[in-house]
Amino acid sequence: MGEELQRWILMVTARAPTNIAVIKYWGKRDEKLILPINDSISFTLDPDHLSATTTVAVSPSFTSDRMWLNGKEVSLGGERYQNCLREIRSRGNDVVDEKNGIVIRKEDWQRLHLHIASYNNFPTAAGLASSAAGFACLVYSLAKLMDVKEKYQGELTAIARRGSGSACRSLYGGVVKWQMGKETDGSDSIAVQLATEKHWEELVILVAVVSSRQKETSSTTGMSQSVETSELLRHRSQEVVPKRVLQMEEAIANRDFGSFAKITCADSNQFHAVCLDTSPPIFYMNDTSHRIINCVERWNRSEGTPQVAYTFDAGPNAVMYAPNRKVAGLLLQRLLFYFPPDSSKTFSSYVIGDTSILEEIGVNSMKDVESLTAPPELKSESSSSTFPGGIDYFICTRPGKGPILFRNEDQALLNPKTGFPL
Ligand SMILES: Nc1ncnc2c1ncn2[C@@H]1O[C@H](COP(=O)(O)OP(=O)(O)OP(=O)(O)O)[C@@H](O)[C@H]1O
Ligand SMILES: C[C@@](O)(CCOP(=O)(O)OP(=O)(O)O)CC(=O)O
Repeated sequence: MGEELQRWILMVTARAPTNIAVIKYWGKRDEKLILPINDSISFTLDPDHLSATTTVAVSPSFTSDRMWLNGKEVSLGGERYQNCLREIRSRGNDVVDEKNGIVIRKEDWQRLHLHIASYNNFPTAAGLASSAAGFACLVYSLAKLMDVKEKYQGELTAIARRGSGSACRSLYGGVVKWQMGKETDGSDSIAVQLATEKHWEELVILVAVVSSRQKETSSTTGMSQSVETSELLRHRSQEVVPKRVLQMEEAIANRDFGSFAKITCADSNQFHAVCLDTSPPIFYMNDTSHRIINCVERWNRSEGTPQVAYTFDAGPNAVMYAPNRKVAGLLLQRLLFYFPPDSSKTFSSYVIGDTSILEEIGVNSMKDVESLTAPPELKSESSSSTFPGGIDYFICTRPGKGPILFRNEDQALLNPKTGFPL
């Protein structure tokens, strides 16, 4: 049968999580290959709460590569998409689906076109690492479609890295390290899993999505300016991070929350100090971010040991780690006291994700939020101001697993008959 008559469509759907670094990646030694100037370590977040789902389809009837993100067509012309597509295509293998009469030879991947549809179950480009989940999911689903077999462990992470550096860490669950590597071709700049999501499963991760209308400097631009101008970044990458990575690995291996919290907060604060040390300075955190830091620091100090850790990426949102549900409840009580929802919000949209912690602390309605009292560490202070509306909403989550393939076509974002978005 001539190929022009063939109308088969082969497709695959996968889901990949986002991740939040506790030792930050900030600065590239090679911008084209996306090679970092230091190692970084992250926790993968539960994909039920923060993930990308992507369907990739191939058919001889497709006339060009096309992509739809959250229902809108987007261009695949950018260098980062092109690099990922090229690297994956060149590793494609023979794929035969006898039942449906589909035979794809490895060399066919170069000329067959793709349709890609992706959906994020959380806001895109809101500083919640959608690019990490998105590129990890793209590379993972394409690798499944084309039956790519890794020649070395982490080869796929090196391809996801070409989409967005932090994306390489989203190909595994639990705790992940991105090793900066030494090779000039980037082949050893890969992610490795340090521990699975089961290793420290009592951890609770609370994301505070901070209201912000300001347009921030993108991570890519910001880190490039920091590499060019910040002395502190040179010191950080050469002297501070190598030691910190070892300490962090040890803290995580021993589930030593005290050390983990100290290093996590210190690393976030140094990253933001580097941003201030950049010329012109970059401000990612806002007043609300600073208030969250104050709230946690004051509480930690009053208890004498760290109760909670905080970390901030290239934006004002806070990600907080609590050692267990009990402490997470105490944290939520404090944050809801300081940052009650403004009148436009409903209670059920203010805390999302795993909301069972709210039940445990007996906060089930706006009325319960209103009756929260100032935490004990504030009692001695004359003012205990609250800041209604400072936080948009909270996501309550936990360490999560890596990408998964959906066997069931129900999850597909493309119509299996037409190859276009449903
Ligand atoms: N599901 C997805 N599939 C493919 N690409 C995606 C997906 N989601 C986001 N992206 C890509 O990532 C870009 C957004 O990245 P950007 O770095 O601006 O935001 P972010 O990752 O949400 O925030 P940050 O990097 O500050 O944490 C989108 O414009 C798109 O190119
Ligand atoms: C502050 C960070 O979130 C920076 C993430 O930077 P990106 O991975 O978004 O940057 P590019 O490689 O240029 O795409 C810290 C981190 O995730 O380690």
